[in-house]
Amino acid sequence: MALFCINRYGGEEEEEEQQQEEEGAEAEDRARVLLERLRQQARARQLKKQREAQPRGGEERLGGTGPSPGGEPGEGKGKRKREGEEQPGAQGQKKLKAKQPRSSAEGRAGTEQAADGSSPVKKKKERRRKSKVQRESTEAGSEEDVEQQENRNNVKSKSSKRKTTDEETEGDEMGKKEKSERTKENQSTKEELSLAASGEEASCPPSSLTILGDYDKKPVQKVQPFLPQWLAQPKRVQKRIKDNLCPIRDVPGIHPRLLKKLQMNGIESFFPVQAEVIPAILQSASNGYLMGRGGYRPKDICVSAPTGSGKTLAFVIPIVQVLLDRVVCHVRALVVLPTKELAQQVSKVFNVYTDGTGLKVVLITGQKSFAKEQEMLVQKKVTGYCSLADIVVATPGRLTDHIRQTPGFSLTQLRFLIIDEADRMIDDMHQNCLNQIVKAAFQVEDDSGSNMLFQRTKPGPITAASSCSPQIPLQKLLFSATLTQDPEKLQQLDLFQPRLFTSVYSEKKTLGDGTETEQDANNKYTLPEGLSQCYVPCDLNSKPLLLLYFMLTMKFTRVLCFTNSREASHRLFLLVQAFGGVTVAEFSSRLTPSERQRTIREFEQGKIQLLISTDATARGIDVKGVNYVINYDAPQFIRTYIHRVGRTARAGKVGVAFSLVLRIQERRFLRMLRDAGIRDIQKHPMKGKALKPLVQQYEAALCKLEKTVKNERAQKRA
Ligand SMILES: Nc1ncnc2c1ncn2[C@@H]1O[C@H](COP(=O)(O)OP(=O)(O)OP(=O)(O)O)[C@@H](O)[C@H]1O
Repeated sequence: MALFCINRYGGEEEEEEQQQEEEGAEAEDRARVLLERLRQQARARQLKKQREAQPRGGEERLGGTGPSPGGEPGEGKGKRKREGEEQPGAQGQKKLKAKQPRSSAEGRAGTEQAADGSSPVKKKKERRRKSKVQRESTEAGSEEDVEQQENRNNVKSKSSKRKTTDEETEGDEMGKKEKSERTKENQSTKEELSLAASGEEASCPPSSLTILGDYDKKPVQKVQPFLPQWLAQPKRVQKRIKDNLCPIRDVPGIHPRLLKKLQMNGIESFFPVQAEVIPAILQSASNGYLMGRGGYRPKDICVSAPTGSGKTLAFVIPIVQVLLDRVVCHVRALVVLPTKELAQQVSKVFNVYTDGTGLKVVLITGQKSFAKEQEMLVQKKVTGYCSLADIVVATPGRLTDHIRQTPGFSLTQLRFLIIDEADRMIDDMHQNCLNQIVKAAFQVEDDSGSNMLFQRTKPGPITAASSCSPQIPLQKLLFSATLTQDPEKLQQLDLFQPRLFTSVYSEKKTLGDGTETEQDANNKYTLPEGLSQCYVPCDLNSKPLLLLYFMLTMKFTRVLCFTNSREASHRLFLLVQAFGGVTVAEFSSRLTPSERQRTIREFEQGKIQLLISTDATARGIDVKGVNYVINYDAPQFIRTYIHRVGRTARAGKVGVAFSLVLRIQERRFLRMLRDAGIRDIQKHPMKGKALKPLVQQYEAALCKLEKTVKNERAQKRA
C-alpha cells in the first residue's frame, strides 16, 4: 500500500534544486577533507625533515624559524638538551611529533600543557578529560566522524577563535599572561604548519603525493579479455533491418515449397539475420541430415541479434527444409525454450511451415497432462516403440520428465538441438537439463537392426577407427538477443568449432578531419533500430499518476507495462481499474495458462490498451503492434531491460520505451545502461503540475482500491 501513498504530487523542481544544493555541499566537503589530508601529509614530511636535521644542529634551525615563541633565537644546544621538557620550543617539537596520530583536541591539550606550566598530575587529568570527550564524540557514529574530520580541517583556519572558546572552558585558573602566551604559541604552530605546507608545495609537486583512501574516481585502464578466435572474429549481421532486406529468392538453396509458404505468409524478403544464418545451417546439412558437410561433423552455431530481428524463422526454415526428405519418423530436432508461452509461439511457427509436409511437431510444456503428452510423443507397436514427433518444442522441466519417465522417448537420432534464449538456458537452473539432453542423445540403445548402423557414441578425438563408422552428428544452435560472450559460460555447452553470428560490433566512422573512429566500441548488446528510449526521474508516489497521465492525457495506446513482481502488477492493475477510463489487464503467474493466452490474444487484437505484466512477457514474446513499453519498475539487470524494451519496435517497426526511475535509482540505472554501451536514452522530466488534474480522481481510486484489497483478503481467508 505504501506504493500508493499520496503525500506529495508536485514539488519535483524544488526537490531537484535541493538535491543539487546537497550535491554541491557534498563536493565542497570532499574538497575540504582532501585539502586537509594534503596538509597533514605536508606536515608529516616537514616533521620528518626536521627530525632528520636535528642531530646536525636542527634545534637552532627550529628555533630560528620561529615555531616557538618561548625559545630565544640562538639559545644554547646543551641547555636545550638538559631542559628539554621545560623549554616551550622543545615542547612544541614534541607536540609536533605526537601530532600525527593524535586528534586535534589532543594537540591543543599538548599546546596548553606547554604553555601553562601546571603540575604533571593536573596535566594528566586535563588530558584524560579531553580524550574522554574525544572518545565520546568518536562513538557517535559515522556522520560525526565526518564532522570531526571537518573540525580538524577547520583547526588551522579557526584556531585563534577556537582558542578563545577553549580558554573559556579552562576556567579562571588561567591568567591573562598565560592566555596570551598560548595564543602566541598557537599562532606560531599555525605558522609552522602553513610553512610546512607551503614548503611541501614548493618542494614536492602535488602529483607525487600518494593519498591513501582517496575516493576521487581515477581512470581505470581496461584489460581486454582474451577471446577465442570464433568470438573475437564473428560473422557480422547487419543491425538495420530495413536497409538490409534480402529478397527470399536471392538466398541460395531454399526449397521452392518453402519459398511458396513464405510468400503465402507475406514474407517477401529475409531480415539480415535470416539471410546469414539460413544458408549457414543449410550448408552444414548439405549432405543430408545423416552426416555433416563432406562427412565431417558440422560446426555449432551461435546467433546474437536484437529483439524482434526474426531469429525464429532463421532456424525454423532450415530445419524444416533439412527434414523434408526424412523417411522414418524420429525426434530429429529439439527446441528448448524457457517458458510455456515462448514454446507455444515457436511451435506455432513450426506448424505453419511444416503444414502439408508430413513432419510432426509436438509441444511439451505441461499444459496438457503428462499421459497425454506421452501419447503425443511415442506409440507402442508390436515391434517396439516408435516416435510420433520429428520436431519437439519443449520447456526444460517437462522435457527432463519425459527423458526420464517416458518409455520409448528417444533422442538418439537427434540432429539439431536448438537453444532459444540461450543466455537464460545457460544459467544454472537449466544447465542440468542441457546435460541430460546430451546424455540422452548419446545413449546406447540395446536395439538391433538398421538403427545399429547409425548408433552414435559421444564424440571424442577423431581417429581412423572413429571415422569408419558413420554417426548422426548432433549440431547445437544457440539464439539470443543477449547472448553471453563469456567464453567460460559458453564452454559449459561443450560447443564444437562454433561459429558466431552477431550484430554486436563496432563500426568505423570517418570524421570530418579524415580520421577514423570506432563507433559503438563498448556495445555489449544491440537494440532495435526503431526504438526510442526515455526515462522519467520521479518519486514513488507519483509513479501511478505518471502511468495514468501517459494513458489518459497523452493517450498512449497498446502499452505493455512491466513491474518487478506479480503483487505489484496486481495492485497496479486494480488501481488503474478503479481509476477508470482505460481498458486494462494483468499478466502474471496469478493467471491460468488459458487465461494468459486469452489476455495476450485480446491485447494483440487491441481490446486491451494497457497490459500490466511481470517479466513473464519480457522475453521472446512476439505481440504484434505494441507501441509503448513502460518500465513502471526500473529493471535490475541490463538483460531484463533489453528484453523488456524489445517487446516494441519489432521487425523493423518503431516503438518507444519509457522507464520510470526513482531519483535514488537514477545514477545506478544510467550506469547500468552506459556499461552496456547504451547511450541514446533521453531524460524526460515531468512537471508536478501536469499530474495535478488527476489527483482528485486518483485519491478516490485509492479508496476503492483499499476496499477491493480488503475484500480479496477476506475471500482468501474464507
Ligand atoms: N522476413 C520477415 N519479414 C517480415 N516479418 C518477419 C520476417 N521475419 C520475422 N518477421 C516477424 O518479425 C517478428 C519478430 O520475429 P521473432 O519473434 O522471430 O524475433 P526474435 O528475433 O526471435 O525476437 P526476440 O529476441 O524478442 O525473441 C515476428 O512477428 C515475425 O513474424
